Amino acid sequence: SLPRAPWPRLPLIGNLFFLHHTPTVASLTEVLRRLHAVHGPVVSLWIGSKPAIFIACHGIAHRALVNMDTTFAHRPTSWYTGLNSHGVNSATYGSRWSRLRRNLSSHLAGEHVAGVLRSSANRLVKSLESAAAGEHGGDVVTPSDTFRHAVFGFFAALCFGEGVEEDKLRRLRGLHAEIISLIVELDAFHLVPVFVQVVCYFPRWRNLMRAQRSHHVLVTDIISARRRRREEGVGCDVAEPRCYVDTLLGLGLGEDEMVSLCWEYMNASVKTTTTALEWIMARLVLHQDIQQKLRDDIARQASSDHTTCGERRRRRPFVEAVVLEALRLHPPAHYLLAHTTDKDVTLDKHVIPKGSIVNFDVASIGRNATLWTEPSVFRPDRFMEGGEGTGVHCTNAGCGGPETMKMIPFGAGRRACPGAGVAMTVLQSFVEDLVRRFKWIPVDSNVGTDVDTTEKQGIITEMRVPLQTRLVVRRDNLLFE
Ligand code: HEM
Repeated sequence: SLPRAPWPRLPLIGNLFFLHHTPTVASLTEVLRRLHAVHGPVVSLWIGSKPAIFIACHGIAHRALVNMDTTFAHRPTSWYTGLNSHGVNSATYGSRWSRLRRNLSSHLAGEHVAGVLRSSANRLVKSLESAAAGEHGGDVVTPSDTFRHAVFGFFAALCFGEGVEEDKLRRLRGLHAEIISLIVELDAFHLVPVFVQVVCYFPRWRNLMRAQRSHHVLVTDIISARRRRREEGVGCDVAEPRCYVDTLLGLGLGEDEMVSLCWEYMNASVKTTTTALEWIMARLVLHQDIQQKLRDDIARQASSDHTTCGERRRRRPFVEAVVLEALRLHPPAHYLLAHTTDKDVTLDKHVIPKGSIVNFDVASIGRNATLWTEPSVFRPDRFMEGGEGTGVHCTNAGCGGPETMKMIPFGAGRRACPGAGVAMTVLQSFVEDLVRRFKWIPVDSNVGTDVDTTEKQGIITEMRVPLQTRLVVRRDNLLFE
């Protein structure tokens, strides 16, 4: 039997419209929480004439994504995929997907990432220093735009190489912001039938097409410039390492495919990572004790690093714990990308018909009170040795059994995020520098009262009110100099 689905339901229309008057991603979350409370961790909705099954239990998610990984590694087809049409994410599970995914993963695992990261972190610190450099220090700043700029700059350098003109990058950033804001929310979970999308959203579609065309022209231009540099022999030496576009040129892909893959790269990485960074820093403003503990820990570790000069940077367990705890409590994506199956399967006691949409409730799993003690409390110590988060993997979730899948901010199994490792590295590195360089203080001296942790639900769940903080540059930190 199918998982429980609420009635009534109409052919072609489904039942989402009966559950909420505005069926957006935001309202879907609300509807699903209500349904899970009544029907348990596996529920289904009807999106038009397709069943959509939502799973909010880590054990069942583990059985689907890890034990039956190849069965659930498929993505539902969509009549419109826009700029994503040739991406890894929309690729049918098979040889093309595997080739593109391997290429992306090996590019992200390259040695060059560390160098680009260092210069991006330095730029981020410099921009915040000038934003905070009021007469008396401790000016109030809203850092989200600076975070976005730094994260965009980092991934753009990895994607297109370091030599792209500032003006082109600025235009690209503007187009990305415009396209993302235009992307029809309703399409994200294939929530409503096609005709409703077209009728209700026609003016938005027109603007979206125009912005996508401009994006295509600009990215093609950047790729052509890179191709010319390679042909002239510039940028092929160790001094300027291979960027993602170089690897794509090496695969002999067409223009549309390359533009789509570059869009996916930037789209998948920037908003997710920026949102995670903002949540982490918001938590550190709220929890001054944890911020100080982190700073002390970094200083202690840094002094031991100095004694082992020349070695690679050591792991910083507490920075990692802070990042993991923030991703558990505030995963940027509250749901994975939609999965589907290539055959009818039985999962738990439910039948999942071939072709149905299957998704997993990331936020509910990370905040489940049967898996985590006091799940709504921000407590990075859970991830320190011996804590309840020991053994939980983010970048390889589920490999060691369901217990290692108590949070899945990057998904699990075959389709898990290939950027998870890089995202974790960027977040740890940025957070470390931001805490070493600045004190992050609540705007109101009455600690913790003025950081609003209300969520703005969407495909990516951001802070409803962007973080505001008093930023004090730390001049006393000699270890950093
Ligand atoms: C904090 C940062 C990030 C978060 C929270 C995140 C989260 C996710 C999630 C939840 C999925 C869906 C997994 C599934 O459907 O099972 C995903 C897929 C994906 N992510 Fe990320 N991601 C992040 C950063 C990145 C970065 C840095 C890149 C690449 C530069 C990237 C590229 C992708 C791609 C290509 C897919 C599709 C994989 C496939 O279908 O095989 N992501 N990500």
